Amino acid sequence: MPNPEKADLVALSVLSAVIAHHIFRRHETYSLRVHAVLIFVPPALVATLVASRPERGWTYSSAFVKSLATYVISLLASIVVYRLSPWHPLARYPGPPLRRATEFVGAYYAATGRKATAIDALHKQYGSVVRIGPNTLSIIDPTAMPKLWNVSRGPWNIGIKMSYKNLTMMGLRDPEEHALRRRPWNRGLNQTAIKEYEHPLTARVQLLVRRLEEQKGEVDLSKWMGMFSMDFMCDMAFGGGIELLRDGEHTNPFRMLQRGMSIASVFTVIPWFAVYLGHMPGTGWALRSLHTTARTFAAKRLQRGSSTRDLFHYLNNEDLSDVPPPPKQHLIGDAILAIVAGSDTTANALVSIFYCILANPATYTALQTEIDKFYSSNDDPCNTRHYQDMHYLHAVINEALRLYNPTNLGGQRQVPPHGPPVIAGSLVLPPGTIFYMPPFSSNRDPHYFSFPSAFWPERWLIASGHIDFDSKEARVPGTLTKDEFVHNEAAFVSFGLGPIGCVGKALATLEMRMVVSALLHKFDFRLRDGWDPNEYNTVMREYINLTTPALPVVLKARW
Ligand code: HEM
Repeated sequence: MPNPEKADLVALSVLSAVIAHHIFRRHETYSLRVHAVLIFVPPALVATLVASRPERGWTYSSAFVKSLATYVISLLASIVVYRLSPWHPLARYPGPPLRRATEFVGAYYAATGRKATAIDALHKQYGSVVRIGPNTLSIIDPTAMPKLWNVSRGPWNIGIKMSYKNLTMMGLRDPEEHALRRRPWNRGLNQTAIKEYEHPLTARVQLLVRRLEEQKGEVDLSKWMGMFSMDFMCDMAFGGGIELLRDGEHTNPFRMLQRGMSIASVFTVIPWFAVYLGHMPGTGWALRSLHTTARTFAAKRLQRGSSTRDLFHYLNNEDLSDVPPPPKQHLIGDAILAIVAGSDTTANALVSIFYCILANPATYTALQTEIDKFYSSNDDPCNTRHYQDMHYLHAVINEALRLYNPTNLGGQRQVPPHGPPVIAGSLVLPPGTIFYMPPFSSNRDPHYFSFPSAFWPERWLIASGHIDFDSKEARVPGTLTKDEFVHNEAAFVSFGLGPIGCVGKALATLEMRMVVSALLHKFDFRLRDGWDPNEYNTVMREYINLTTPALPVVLKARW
């Protein structure tokens, strides 16, 4: 026989949990106050109601505890049942039940640094659209991608920032607000501005060459690329301020960035959890330290001004006499963004390019031949005049980015929760849908690239008509025939696309071309004897960006 006193309390708690779930679903928010109200007020009301009838024998506190426990369990059950039900807006998209029920599966793979690999396995099982979380899809359909890249960003950056306030430009979800903040970035990274950065870039590349020349025995290229790209990013963004190539990695004030990557990667999947943690004292130390360092960099740069046109020259509107400077908070956010978006990505790309070249001797020889054709021993390979004509170099860079894109999941997007659905080809994405278009999967899909796992730079030259499929230089792998050759560049989106795609693409391309040309011009490289190249793939981790492992090489100056 059910106990009628208890039945009242349980029924009221369950009912209020179901109602609260549906209110929360419609008005999703990261506000802790609203969460607290939704969690504690209904059980408090139920407890008040049942405790007001003394004949029922409840004290207020025992009724509250009982109601809260019933309420929370019912709330969780309501959420899970709804997510697995055919009424969920994403019910038509396939995906494993556990992923559909909870974000914590995605968070687990993020913590282990295997989230892109895990999503890739799901694409192989379920096809080009997979439900990888309760409200999240992964899409690798190149016919839909151009439109989908234009959708606003998702809550990813809220997780990284552990707050939904004062986000950097990359976190802004309102397209108009984002476009406004992006204007100075566009001025600071257009072709004219980049021409000005060639000088500090050349100086840094030449320093890298000198420092490598001084090294004896084995060097870890991964470490040197990291130091080079951080030094240059600070030159470019703030007119200087860091000397890692000179003073060593241990002097890097941004080194907490790498350490915080694995945790931040988890937070991108469960941003609400990061916001909770952000309110607790003692948490988010890496973030706070990054913030303090960025603030110091921004303040120093503003105080000393700049004799050259660095990125801050544009971000601070110093190039526009009639426009006032932006709020300081924006500049600090921009300083963080330049470091986070510009240094690690390029360093990772460079390490992967060198790994691919050194693990593929035929590519190495062909690239060396091209570099030597354009730059004799007396020429300066940092002089950019031939880069446009170095098609093999460009193909090698593309092919390395295809296999090892530094931002393995690309960007995150969300259909605005209170707008119409987004329709792209045969896909209908309901309001609120979060989605990724991971280059890791689209770039390795055999529907879009023949022999997708092979490092085969020549594919780009065949596709662009620079070499003939049947020629010897094409080095066609296996028994592939011309008719079977697939090369769908619409699936290759390394830098994102559209108005919120990577603003630093042209600069990153220049950096990669210059570093590869200069190092291969000066040195003969080989991988350290006994090092297994497969280690590169097994030790690599996928956090916010790829985290490349050590790349042990031995080098010898050619002249
Ligand atoms: C190989 C190197 C690089 C790769 C692969 C890369 C890739 C990306 C990707 C995939 C995005 C996200 C796009 C999206 O959400 O649609 C992005 C955004 C961004 N990148 Fe890069 N990036 C690289 C280098 C750089 C460099 C050198 C800078 C210079 C500072 C830079 C600055 C930015 C900024 C500021 C954003 C945010 C753009 C916005 O919100 O409008 N990136 N990048």
